[in-house]
Amino acid sequence: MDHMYMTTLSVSVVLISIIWYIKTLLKPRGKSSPPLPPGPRGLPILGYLPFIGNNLLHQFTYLGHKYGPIYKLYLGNKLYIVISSPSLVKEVVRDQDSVFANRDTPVAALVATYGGNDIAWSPQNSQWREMRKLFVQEMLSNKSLKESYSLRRDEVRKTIKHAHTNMGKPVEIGELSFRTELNVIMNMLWGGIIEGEEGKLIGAEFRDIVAGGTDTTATTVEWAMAELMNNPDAMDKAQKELSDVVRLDNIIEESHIPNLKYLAAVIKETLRLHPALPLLLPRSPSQSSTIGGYIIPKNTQVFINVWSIHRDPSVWDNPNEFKPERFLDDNGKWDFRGNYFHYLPFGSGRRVCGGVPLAERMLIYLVASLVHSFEWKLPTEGEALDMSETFGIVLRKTKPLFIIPTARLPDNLYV
Ligand code: HEM
Repeated sequence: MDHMYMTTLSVSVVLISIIWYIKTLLKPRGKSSPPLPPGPRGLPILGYLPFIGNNLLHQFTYLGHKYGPIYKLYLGNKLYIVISSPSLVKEVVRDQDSVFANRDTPVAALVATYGGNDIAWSPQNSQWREMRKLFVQEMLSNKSLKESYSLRRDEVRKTIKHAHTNMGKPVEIGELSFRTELNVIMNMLWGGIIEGEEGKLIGAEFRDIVAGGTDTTATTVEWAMAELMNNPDAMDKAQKELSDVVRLDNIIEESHIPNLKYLAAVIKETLRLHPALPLLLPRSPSQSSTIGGYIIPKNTQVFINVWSIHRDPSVWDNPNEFKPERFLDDNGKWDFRGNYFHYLPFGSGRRVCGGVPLAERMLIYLVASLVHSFEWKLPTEGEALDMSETFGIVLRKTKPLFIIPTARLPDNLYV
């Protein structure tokens, strides 16, 4: 019985494979219709899924080297396109921004966001426009951010006090940053910054912001501290800048930030090597379009491999080296607005990260406060820091960073 069952199953699989290949080969193509991008062949039904391995990001990058800066692959029966060249990125996020500003919400995100009903996963429609406008122009306007400074200050001071209380013991930097950012965002969203009718709108639609904003910021702070621990020269330069600008008899305030040029370069370099969302959030064209001479059918998921663009040796000298100096004296060219398609840690176009004004303030404020307030050492002197990364939408440090603080400032500056 078992034998007969297995034989029937095998024959069926072979037949399905043959029909699938014949259908693919004989598919009629309009004369003028451009082809789909090249890409690896997968198995019938499963597509490339069995070969994707456990590091999607590295596999996507490997396939980019093999098939070029635009390629396709099927995962199950769903078509994905991966893009990894600045000129093709420009076609997507600048030249055809309005077509590619849609999202095709993955099932997991649909569940987590009660039906894709939030800013990040919503398709491009009037509800998204309204939510985004309220978020960017009201909640994160310069005026609101100025008014909410005391909230951020309180949370950062609490964090520094907490680390001071635990001096001599290893501190988990990712966890510490996560808690700080979570409190900041929760207070800003539900702490009365927006009042009246608008305040009532701030509910479920913004919950994802909480998840997206906290994880991304915390993981970036962790990577920045790990890179500084791994590069003592860079740590010395950052601390010297803080001693000059803030002084050792003072604590850092957000007003110091514009003068912290080296620290700003440290954050930019960290986001180059470790972009928190290395494939951005997938775009999906609202109509079939042509990119780089290839057809991208409507509703395909399009990934932009920023991780690979940020390490492209034709753009960056020694791309795998942590060198904040490359961002010094750039006259603001490499900003976070996604205007240069070689550097896109916050994405680009109309779906660019809505939290940039808060993220850039918090990243530098938190890292500068940790570096100014303490000397840090690894639990085991001389230990090589494990810098391996794990990808799961957010690019995390595989081994959480634990480091030990000792005070750098007078005691009265920790209360
Ligand atoms: C290190 C910190 C952060 C990084 C690297 C980051 C990065 C990104 C990226 C790459 C995207 C997708 C952009 C695209 O598709 O082109 C995004 C979307 C978004 N981010 Fe951030 N983000 C950060 C922090 C934050 C924070 C703190 C908030 C809010 C408090 C936030 C709110 C959003 C929102 C609302 C979207 C969706 C925008 C839309 O689809 O219209 N992000 N972020």
